[in-house]
Amino acid sequence: MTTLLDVRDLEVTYPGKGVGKKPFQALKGVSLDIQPGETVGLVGESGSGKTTLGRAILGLAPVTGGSIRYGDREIGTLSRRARRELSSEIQVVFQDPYSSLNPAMTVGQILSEPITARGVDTKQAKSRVQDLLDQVNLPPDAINRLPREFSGGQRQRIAIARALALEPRLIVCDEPVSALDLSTQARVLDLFIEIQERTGVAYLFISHDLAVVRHVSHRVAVMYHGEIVESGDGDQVTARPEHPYTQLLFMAAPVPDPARQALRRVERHHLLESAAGAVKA
Ligand SMILES: Nc1ncnc2c1ncn2[C@@H]1O[C@H](COP(=O)(O)OP(=O)(O)OP(=O)(O)O)[C@@H](O)[C@H]1O
Repeated sequence: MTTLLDVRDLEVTYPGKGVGKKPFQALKGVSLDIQPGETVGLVGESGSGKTTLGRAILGLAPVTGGSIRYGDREIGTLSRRARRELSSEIQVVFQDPYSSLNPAMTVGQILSEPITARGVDTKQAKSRVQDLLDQVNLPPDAINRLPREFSGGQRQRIAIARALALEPRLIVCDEPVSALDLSTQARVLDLFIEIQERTGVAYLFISHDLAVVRHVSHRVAVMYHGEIVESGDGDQVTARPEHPYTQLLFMAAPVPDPARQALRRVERHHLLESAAGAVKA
């Protein structure tokens, strides 16, 4: 099988803003691959660089070293125009279903825009939009309604439908269920899985929530301070994490029993010290 996406030794450095501000290296030699039809979960605490990696793959972050190969093409440093052409291959679903959809456009307009922009005629585009709504379990009459008429979970379904409009091979999902309540999260996660089984799309699934990542991912990579500190089979990384930082992340996940939670706090303290040592080493 040909690797779909191959990120090697990737570095991203944000320019410093304002007088005397130093540039900030957010990714320090990140390597990760994604195979066709696969979900790679990316976990790590806030600020570890997860979104930056997703944005670099989408051409939205300043790549300062290393490479991003999509199939046999280097895409880390493409021109804007070449990037636009790639938008039928790589898509994105963002965290916030409230701000990611244009409030002035109907769902039909939102979904048909990328399709007609590719030269497809209006009639065909309309039938494709109906098919997309069906794929994400929204009713056909959604086509004439505005995003504000839908719940958060339904809006995220609209955002997923928009990402699917051009039949991409990879979708970067950046915290796509974090803004939703728990039962809605579960239904949207199952939708991601169903879509993958049907279309063979691959996901880079970014989340700070280990339970979410465990549910959807074939493989999991753990980020810490701009580096991937552990990666492997989803069950292995989540059930038997090897790196102290990964163990720490798992301990940070809340457990229902207060006594166990207290014990975890003590263990966390010890792990925190050894994780800092391991990353420096
Ligand atoms: N445009 C930018 N300019 C400068 N620094 C940035 C920029 N975007 C992100 N950073 C910094 O890069 C680091 C990584 O941020 P990033 O958003 O990738 O982390 P994250 O793991 O996705 O965190 P979160 O879960 O909070 O979104 C952070 O220290 C952040 O402050």
